[in-house]
Amino acid sequence: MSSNQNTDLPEEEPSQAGPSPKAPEHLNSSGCRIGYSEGKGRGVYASQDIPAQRVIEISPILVFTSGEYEQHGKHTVLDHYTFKWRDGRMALALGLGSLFNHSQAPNVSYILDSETESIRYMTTRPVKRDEELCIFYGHKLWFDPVDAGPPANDMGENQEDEDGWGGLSVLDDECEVFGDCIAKFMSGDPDELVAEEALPFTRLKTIPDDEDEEELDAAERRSFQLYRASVGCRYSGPTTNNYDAQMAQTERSRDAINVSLKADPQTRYQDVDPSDLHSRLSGSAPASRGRWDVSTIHREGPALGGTDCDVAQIKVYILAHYICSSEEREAEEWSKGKVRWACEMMRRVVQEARQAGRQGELPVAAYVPIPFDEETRVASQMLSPLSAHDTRKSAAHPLRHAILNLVRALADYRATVRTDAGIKSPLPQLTPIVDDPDVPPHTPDFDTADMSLSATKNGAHYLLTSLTLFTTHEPCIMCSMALLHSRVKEVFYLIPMDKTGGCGGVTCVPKLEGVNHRFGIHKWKMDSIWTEGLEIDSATDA
Ligand SMILES: C[S@@+](CC[C@H](N)C(=O)[O-])C[C@H]1O[C@@H](n2cnc3c(N)ncnc32)[C@H](O)[C@@H]1O
Repeated sequence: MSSNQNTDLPEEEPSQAGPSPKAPEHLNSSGCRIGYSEGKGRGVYASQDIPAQRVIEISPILVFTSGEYEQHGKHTVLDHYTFKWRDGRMALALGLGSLFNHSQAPNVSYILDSETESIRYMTTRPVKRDEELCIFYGHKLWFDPVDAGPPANDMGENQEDEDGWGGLSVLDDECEVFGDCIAKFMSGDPDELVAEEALPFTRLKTIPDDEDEEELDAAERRSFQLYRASVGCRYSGPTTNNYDAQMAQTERSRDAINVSLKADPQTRYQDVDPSDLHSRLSGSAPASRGRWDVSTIHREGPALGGTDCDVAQIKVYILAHYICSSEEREAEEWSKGKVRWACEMMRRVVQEARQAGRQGELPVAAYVPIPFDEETRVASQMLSPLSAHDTRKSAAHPLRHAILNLVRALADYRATVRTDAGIKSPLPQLTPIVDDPDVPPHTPDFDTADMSLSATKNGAHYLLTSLTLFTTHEPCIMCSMALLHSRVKEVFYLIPMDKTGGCGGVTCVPKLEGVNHRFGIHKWKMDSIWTEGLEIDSATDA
């Protein structure tokens, strides 16, 4: 398990080989139990449905000094269970910690907490009852994994410097700071709200001070046109000023409502009575000042377009933007669970960038996770996270910025995704990470082939509508513009680029007068260890 695998002694089979004995009746307070996993020995299973971002196990550790381990531990079965702690020491997780099996698509992440000498395990997505809970050991395994599914990211074969739990030692360095940052949010109620000043990021203001009620009214009118033209397809057409609209990521956004449709011979779209939609939506608007900007509608029912237009009733799922004032938007609340999610996603993008750096690329990466809220997950059809890194060096192409690569990958993903068949990405260097091949639990039953056709016809398949993007470096002006065009919901970045940045560095693109979309900008508060290995010339566009 460690990178200190003994090479002098003959390899012994791990203890789980042979017929499986009866699993002990061990059940921890989070609903994890021990079970047997075909070909893997014992494993940890969910005995009930567990939501995302829940701490499911805190394992105290037993620490071996490096001398002890070299002389004794590594010559025993412990070598399959221990992993690198700090200062060359090795740790054995007690409790359920040592029984998590490996998966290429893990549903559990963990952090090492040196203060309490323990490891905290946390779900990264909702887990169903009786599902196995797995972590990711690293890229160089010492056994043939049972789930030889898609790799956990695009790091592929080039993992010379990682070795089983040694892969975790990369995390270990990061966790020293990531852990301290994340530790604050790891315990306690995931629904507990986090005070603004305690958030691990700063929110930048992207709405000009003089944006007033009058403009909101104008936005409302445009948003009506928007949804009149977008039922049943992804919107990309006429501009709409949605003021970096706060997503309605609550129960309201997945309302299934019935609307009357009639064929519109002039266009491919259906004509919808806006008052019908609006009255239903405005009834659930949280504040009178707010406006609903319906940007994505997923339908359920017969195909739209062509001769099928004269459908009388159709069920649609609406992903709505709530157009709000700056005060309202700034008041968006963050729960502990959501902060944990953001920390984990930021950690992933940092890992991706470091890996790119080790491969000789610029250490710049971007990552679009599966949305935190289930409603947005369902409505956005984002069934798998996507990551990309800068490939300017290997491609000898000046435009291969991480974000442009990601937008391109997302466009292809949008155009090819089939909700019933998992993910597809035609770009080999941008293999998506499959966090959860079975999600989302409430996928609307729309016709995916028809959707992709609509997407291609509309040019809408590049849109980042409702999605959050994490990136290591402040996007350059070109990438900020691409994000704006893609209608990203919000961007988190770690390293400000004072000489080239388009999100506050040189200028703030989403704040410019006349732009047709505004997105949220969050500057991560961490520096030094988070940013280690991510150094690029300050004059470089990221
Ligand atoms: C930390 S232990 C996990 C618990 C172990 N299954 C047991 O019964 O004690 C690591 C060992 O589990 C097995 N294992 C873990 N994940 C596996 C996978 N995906 N496929 C096959 N074997 C796996 C390997 O034998 C590995 O050495």
